[in-house]
Amino acid sequence: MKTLKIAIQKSGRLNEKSVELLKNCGLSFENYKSSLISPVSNFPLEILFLRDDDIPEYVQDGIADLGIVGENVIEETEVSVAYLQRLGFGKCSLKIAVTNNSDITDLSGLNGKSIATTYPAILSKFLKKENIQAEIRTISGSVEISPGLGLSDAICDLVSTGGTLKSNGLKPFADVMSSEAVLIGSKGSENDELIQELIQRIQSVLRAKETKYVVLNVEKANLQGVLDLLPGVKSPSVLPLAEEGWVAVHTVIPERDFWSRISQLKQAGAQGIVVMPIEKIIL
Ligand SMILES: Nc1ncnc2c1ncn2[C@@H]1O[C@H](COP(=O)(O)OP(=O)(O)OP(=O)(O)O)[C@@H](O)[C@H]1O
Ligand SMILES: O=P(O)(O)OC[C@H]1O[C@H](OP(=O)(O)OP(=O)(O)O)[C@H](O)[C@@H]1O
Ligand SMILES: [Mg+2]
Repeated sequence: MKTLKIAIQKSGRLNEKSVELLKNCGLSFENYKSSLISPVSNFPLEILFLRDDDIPEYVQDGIADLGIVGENVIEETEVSVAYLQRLGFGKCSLKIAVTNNSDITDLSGLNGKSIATTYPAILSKFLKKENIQAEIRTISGSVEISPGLGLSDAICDLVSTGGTLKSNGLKPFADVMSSEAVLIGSKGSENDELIQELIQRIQSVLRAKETKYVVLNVEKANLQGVLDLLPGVKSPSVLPLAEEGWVAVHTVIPERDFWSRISQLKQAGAQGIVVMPIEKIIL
């Protein structure tokens, strides 16, 4: 039987979440910091631990069948790969920023200026599209200090909380792209049976993460009002309680509007609400 290879980041922002996702998919492997390749004992898969910059090309060239990497790195390396699944972590935006006291206030103000970045390919495409003539200074890190050192007039770098910009006296003013971690494969790999199995496992974990399992008690007289507020994978389960006139309702609720739903349920007569995390949802 063939063994797949998946490339994930060795260390850095995406490492921990990538390892956690694969472990939650029921894959059993050692995660020693020193090993660059780790076999999975209960699935025909090997995990390659790489610098994230190398992942898109390894996947494009078929050295790895799959990879987990930020969209920003895929765009920058300009490879041709298949996007198999968005993974919902590593969310950030590539933004152009200037110093707080800069006289550059809009995109056209960048004409004739210099911009430091570790993303020259993406930035160059963006500037071309916006018809801006600016000099791109490619550096390999700590981009945020370059305006302060007089190395550039502006920067183009990843932003999430905005804390790094702020602490370096910078303010963002243009969004170049938004990004999150994605599962990629070589073109056509989505038709491979083993890869499909892995994608299904990943999707069941992501679905579970977005939802909570809820059990609540309600008097029969208030049941319909509570049911009207609830979705469920198919529909909620209603079970009789030992106490006459009461039922227990079991259902799943999306994480995103969790708190507003819970207060609506309480108002509708729900009591003893128990909320549990879900491991997987297989449809
Ligand atoms: N502040 C952030 N918040 C959320 N996600 C981020 C943030 N910064 C970067 N990312 C995402 O995480 C990815 C990895 O970031 P990291 O800083 O670990 O990269 P790196 O230093 O290039 O790592 P490597 O050593 O593997 O080359 C980025 O390419 C981006 O997709
Ligand atoms: O908006 P914030 O939440 O402050 O995040 C932004 C910072 O995060 C990234 O760097 P990272 O911390 O991953 O370090 P690196 O430069 O070593 O990759 C990015 O390059 C920014 O510097
Ligand atoms: Mg990198």
